[in-house]
Amino acid sequence: MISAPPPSASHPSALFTDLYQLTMMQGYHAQGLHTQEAVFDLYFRKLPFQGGFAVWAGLEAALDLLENLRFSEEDLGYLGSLGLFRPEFLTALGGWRFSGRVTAFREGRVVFAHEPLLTVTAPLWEAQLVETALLNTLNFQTLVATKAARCVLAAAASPHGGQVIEFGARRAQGPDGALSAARAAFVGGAVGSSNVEAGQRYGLPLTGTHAHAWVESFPDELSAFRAYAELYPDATTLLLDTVDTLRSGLPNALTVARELRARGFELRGVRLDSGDLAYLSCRVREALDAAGFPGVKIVASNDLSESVIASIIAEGGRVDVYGVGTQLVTAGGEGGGALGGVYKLAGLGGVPKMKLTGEPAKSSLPGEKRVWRGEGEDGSFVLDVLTLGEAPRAGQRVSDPTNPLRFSRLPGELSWQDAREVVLEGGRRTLPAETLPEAQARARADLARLPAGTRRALNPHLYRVGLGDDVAALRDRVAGELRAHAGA
Ligand SMILES: Nc1ncnc2c1ncn2[C@@H]1O[C@H](COP(=O)(O)OP(=O)(O)OP(=O)(O)O)[C@@H](O)[C@H]1O
Ligand SMILES: O=P(O)(O)OC[C@H]1O[C@H](OP(=O)(O)OP(=O)(O)O)[C@H](O)[C@@H]1O
Ligand SMILES: O=C(O)c1cccnc1
Repeated sequence: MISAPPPSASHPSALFTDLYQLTMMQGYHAQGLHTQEAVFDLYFRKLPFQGGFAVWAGLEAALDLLENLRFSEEDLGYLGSLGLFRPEFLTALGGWRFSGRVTAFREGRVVFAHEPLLTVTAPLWEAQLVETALLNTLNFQTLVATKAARCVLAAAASPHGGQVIEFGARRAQGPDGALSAARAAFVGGAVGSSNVEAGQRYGLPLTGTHAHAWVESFPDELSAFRAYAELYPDATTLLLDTVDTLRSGLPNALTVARELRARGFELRGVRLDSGDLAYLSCRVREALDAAGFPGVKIVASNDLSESVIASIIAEGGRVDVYGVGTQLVTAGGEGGGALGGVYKLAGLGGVPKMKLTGEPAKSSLPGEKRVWRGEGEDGSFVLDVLTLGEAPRAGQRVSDPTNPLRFSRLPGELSWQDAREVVLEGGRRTLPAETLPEAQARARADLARLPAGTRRALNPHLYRVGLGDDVAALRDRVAGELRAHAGA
C-alpha cells in the first residue's frame, strides 16, 4: 500500500443544466419575474438500499459550483446558436452570478427522507438554473457515501476490526463518476482510493497492491513477489491467487516476508481475490501468525458488497481491509443505482408554494422550514422535526410527512438542535471550505449516534421525520387554496 496528498477541483460549466432551466429563465426575465425571491428545497423521498439512513455528501462541490458559475463568451455564443434565446437575455446572462443563500446540512451528516437537506433562497432565475447541477452532484455523492458507510459498518462489525478502500475506477460510470465516487466513498468512511487523479484532486490517501499481470510477467510467482518487494520494501502487499492461493501464493509470500525481515522491513499485506474469502482469510491468518507475522494485513477483493462483507465476518473471516470496487462506485444492490432527490419550489416573493399531487408522499411542503434534530440524554438521535421556525416543544403534535393521519406527541426529555446552517450568503461561502477528513469524521460521529436498529443493513428501524403543527397547517391551507382555485 502506498500513500499520498492535495490540490483542488475544476469547476463545471454553467451549461451543465437542462435546457428547460434556460428557457424558463428567459421567460422569467421577459416577464420581469426573475428577481422575485424564490425558496427551493432539495430532498429525497426514499432512502437508498432499503436502508435506515443516508450520508449527506457533495456539499463542498455544490458550493464550489455556486460560487463559480459564470457564462463565458463561448457559452453565450453556443446558446445564441440554438436560435431560442433573445439578445437581451444573452446580454443579461453575460453578467450573471449566483447571489443567493444556501442553508444546508454540513457534509457527512446522516439524513433522512422528506427533510429539506439544502434550501436555496435566491432570485428566481438564479435558483432555477442551478437545480440540475445541484441534484446531479448531491444525489450521486450522497448515494455513494451511503453505500460506503454501509460497507464500513459491515466491516466494523468484525471483532478484529476492518477497513474499506475504494477500487472502483475501472467500473464506474465514466471518469467523472469515478472521481466523485472516490470522494464520496471517503466521506462515507472508506480510508483510501486506488484512483490517482482523485488523490491529486481531493487529497485522498492513495492505496494499492499489484495485479495478476505482475505475477504473469515473471517466470514464476516467487520472482515476481521478490521483485515487487525489492522495489517497495516498506509498502508491499502481495496478491496470492494468480497460481493457487494456499499452495503457491501463501508459501511464496511467507518466503518474501522472511527475506524482507532479514533486511529490516516488514511485509505490509497479502491480497485475496478469489474463492471463499472467509475460509481463505482464516487459513492465511493462521499461517501468517504461526510464522511470526501477525502484523501482515489481509486485504480481500472480488465483487465485494456490504452483504458479502457481512457474510465473511459472520463466518469468522479474518480480513483486515476490504477493497470494494463495482458495488461501491455504482452504488449497486437493491434500492441503489440512483438517489431520487428532488428540488421543489417552497416560496416565491414571500408567498408559500407547493406542488400538489394525488399521492400525498409526492406533494411538496410549502414555506421556509427549519429542520430540528431531537437528541436523547445520551446524545443519540431520536427523530427530526420540521417547523416554520420555533424549536419543537414537549407534547407538541407531529405528523408523518407521507400520511397526515399518522401523528404522535413529542416526548419531553429531548434536546433540539437546529440541524442546518447557512453555508452560502450573497453567493459566497460563509464558512471556510472543509477538508474531506472533517466530513468523514462528522459522518462517523453521526453514525455512532444513530440507534443501532437504524444502522442495521437489513429491515432497519425507520427513523422518524415529523412535521410540526405549523408546517402541516400551512400545507393544508396552501393545498386547500390550490384546490379551491382549480375548482377541485
Ligand atoms: N465467505 C463468503 N461469503 C459470501 N460471499 C463470498 C464469500 N467469499 C467470496 N464471496 C463472494 O462470492 C463471489 C465469488 O464469485 P466467483 O465464484 O465468481 O469468484 P471466484 O471464485 O473468485 O472466481 P473468479 O476467479 O472468476 O473471480 C464473489 O462475489 C465474492 O465476493
Ligand atoms: O469490487 P470489484 O469490482 O471486484 O473491484 C476490484 C476488482 O478489480 C480487480 O480485478 P478485475 O475485476 O479487473 O479482474 P479479475 O476479476 O480478473 O480479478 C481486482 O482484482 C478486484 O477483484
Ligand atoms: O491496487 C489494487 O489492488 C487494485 C486496484 C484497483 C482494482 N483492484 C485492485
